[in-house]
Amino acid sequence: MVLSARGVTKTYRKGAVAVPVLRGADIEVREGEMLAIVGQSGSGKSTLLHVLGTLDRPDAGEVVYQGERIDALSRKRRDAFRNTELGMIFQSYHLLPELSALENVLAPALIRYDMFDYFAKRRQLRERAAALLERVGLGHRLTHKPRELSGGEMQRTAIARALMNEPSLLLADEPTGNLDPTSGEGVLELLRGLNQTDGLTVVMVTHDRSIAALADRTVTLVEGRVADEEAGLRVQG
Ligand SMILES: Nc1ncnc2c1ncn2[C@@H]1O[C@H](COP(=O)(O)OP(=O)(O)OP(=O)(O)O)[C@@H](O)[C@H]1O
Repeated sequence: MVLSARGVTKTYRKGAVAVPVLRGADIEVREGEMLAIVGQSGSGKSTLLHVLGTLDRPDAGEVVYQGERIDALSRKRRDAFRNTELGMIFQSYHLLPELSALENVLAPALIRYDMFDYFAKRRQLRERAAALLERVGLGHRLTHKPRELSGGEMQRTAIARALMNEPSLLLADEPTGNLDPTSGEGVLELLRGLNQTDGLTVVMVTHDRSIAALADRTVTLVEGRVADEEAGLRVQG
């Protein structure tokens, strides 16, 4: 087990109104698997993913990554954890609009290294970023800005960026939510390939059960709790 959450609760407050979103969610992520989190709109999928990725703090419960509690880390340690262990991709890509695809992919390295280290390694890092873009099928789009890319190409760029610092875990929030079926399939195949070929652990939130069926395992959230668990339809081996 690489990552787990136990008894996680989270309530958002809007003025006087409290909205309980997670109500004691338990989840275990196994090393090397592709896990899908499904559930109806509002069931707390994104919130759980954010808690797993330390983007959000639970009110109660614990989140453990490789034996270490990560739910109450200082901001600095949380940032370092996200920068080095974790890749994240989102439905709306979150690319920096003024940067080229190559510069977007390089961004996590700029955060990881101090200026001198980055400068010393810049050639290697640029080569790595270009190789990652090549890997996701965008070797011919290095200098394009996000607005010059299709949705599928933007998500592929975001995936390359997520891989820049060699994470062991990739969290994906509705990664195909804004894509047409063909581009969506391409992105899912890419994620599947990274999982199967590179052994990357992938946790993917989706409301679409046919997408979840591509995963090894599915957990269903119902009103902020994990309801059941099913093996995916994929034939093992
Ligand atoms: N930052 C926030 N402040 C207040 N309420 C929030 C916040 N984030 C989420 N919520 C509320 O929490 C509930 C669960 O949201 P969440 O995004 O986790 O659900 P979801 O299952 O991912 O839904 P969807 O499939 O529609 O994205 C929603 O009712 C949402 O309005």
